Amino acid sequence: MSSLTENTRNGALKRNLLRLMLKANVFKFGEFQLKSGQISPIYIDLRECFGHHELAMLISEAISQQIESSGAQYSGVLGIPYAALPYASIAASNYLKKPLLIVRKEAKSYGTKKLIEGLYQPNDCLVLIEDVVTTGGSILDVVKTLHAESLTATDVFCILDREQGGSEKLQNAGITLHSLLDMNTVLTFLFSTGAISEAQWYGIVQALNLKYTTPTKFDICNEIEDLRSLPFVDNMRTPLLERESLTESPLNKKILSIMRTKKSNLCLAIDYTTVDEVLQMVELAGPFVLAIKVHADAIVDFSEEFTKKLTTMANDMDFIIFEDRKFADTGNTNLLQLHGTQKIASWADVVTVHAVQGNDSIAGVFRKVIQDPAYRLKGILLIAQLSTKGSLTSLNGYTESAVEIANDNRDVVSGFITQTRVSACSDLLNWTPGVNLDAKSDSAGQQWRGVDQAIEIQQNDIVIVGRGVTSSSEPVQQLKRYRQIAWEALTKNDTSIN
Ligand SMILES: O=c1ccn([C@@H]2O[C@H](COP(=O)(O)O)[C@@H](O)[C@H]2O)c(=O)[nH]1
Repeated sequence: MSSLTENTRNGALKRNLLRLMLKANVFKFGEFQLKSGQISPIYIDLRECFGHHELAMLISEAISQQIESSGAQYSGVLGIPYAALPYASIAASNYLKKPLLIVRKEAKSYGTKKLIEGLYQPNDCLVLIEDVVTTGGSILDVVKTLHAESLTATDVFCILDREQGGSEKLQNAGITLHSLLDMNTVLTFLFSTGAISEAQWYGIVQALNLKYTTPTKFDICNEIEDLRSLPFVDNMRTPLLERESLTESPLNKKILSIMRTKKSNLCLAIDYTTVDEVLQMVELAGPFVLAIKVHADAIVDFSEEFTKKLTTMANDMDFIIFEDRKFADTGNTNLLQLHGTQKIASWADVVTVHAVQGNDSIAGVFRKVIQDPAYRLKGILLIAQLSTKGSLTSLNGYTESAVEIANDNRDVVSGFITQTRVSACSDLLNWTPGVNLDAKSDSAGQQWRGVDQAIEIQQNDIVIVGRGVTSSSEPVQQLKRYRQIAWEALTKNDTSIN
């Protein structure tokens, strides 16, 4: 069996499955009548997984893993009809390499008239696979049929236990229920990702008579760390076209549109110190990049004329101007600096802001400027994680707090500066510095990694590359190289683009 051991660590598999299920429209909200007659505000339609081959494979592999590690003794695998049949087929033939058996709901009136099809002997013990367990009734019906054929089953493996009494009922019949997910995990995930509100959480718990008391959230950052070990990684990003149409931020709409048309998720960090050097590099880079990032305060002959030229070039060559100012002060000082000698608000599309000064010094001030059509500034990037060695952004709770500020100010925050993706929210873009294809570190604290790590494994959207291009004697060649590798990594599994 191909191993998914890494996947099962720290619940990462569960969250990975849930993310894919969310994307596959498995969770439906409204008013649904269940088989029991109960009215439910949520319907979990695992049949939607059939349409997503990676998801169906991942579920089958995970169930197989669970069967193997349970130590259950069995000679064949039987899926409870009908919804579990695909998973049982894949698990039996691809992973467990055991005979697959099928139970009919009604005997055929011709041929062998057998109720159970497949290879078996009297007294064989089977493992059962089910999709969702509510009361356990369908499983007990199947077990009755098995007994009539002198077969037994002591373990059933399901994708979701709705925790509505099924496990206890099965236990009373001598059958142990194992589940990949339970309802509590599902609701915690939906609440953590913002798919349901706190009020909805309570509504569902009440309607389904569940025993949970208060909603809790997954630690999203740990979850993302866990993703590093997953073989199945392209699961955090909504397809680009969908993101472009869904996002309510005009800045992100523009960024996503430029990305798509220029086939570029590359931001060039031009850390030169004179206007001429910067503008010459912009001239070369403009056609290949999504954004140009500068440190205005590092340019010794910075002038208003420079920003006029830069904005003209940005309009002509269609790129975003990103001033990496890293605001970190009281709201009042932030405001003064936005309008100070460099008049950043007038020429930059986006600026970086530290989360360290807290929500009140960030939101109101930047919102005021961003909403004012007199200024070019249309969003901020919150610093969630720095690329530097020993950065204090890795202290417990820091990144989570930055994400919280972003979630509370979606109209202002366009995304993050981060190392690993910190939010599953498709509206927030994850920009990542610390990328270099040919070096690992400088002598001043910078740490670099490759594009595959940054985009494929750590699930960022946009790479920020500086010296990998600007220190090269052939910058255009490097621009083309970084653009191609980063774009391919981003769009590899994106059906909306390929
Ligand atoms: O965590 C961070 C935040 C910002 N940066 C900036 O990005 C570029 C990286 O340039 P390289 O030459 O590729 O190192 C630079 O402007 C930094 O100020 C970062 O590196 N890390």
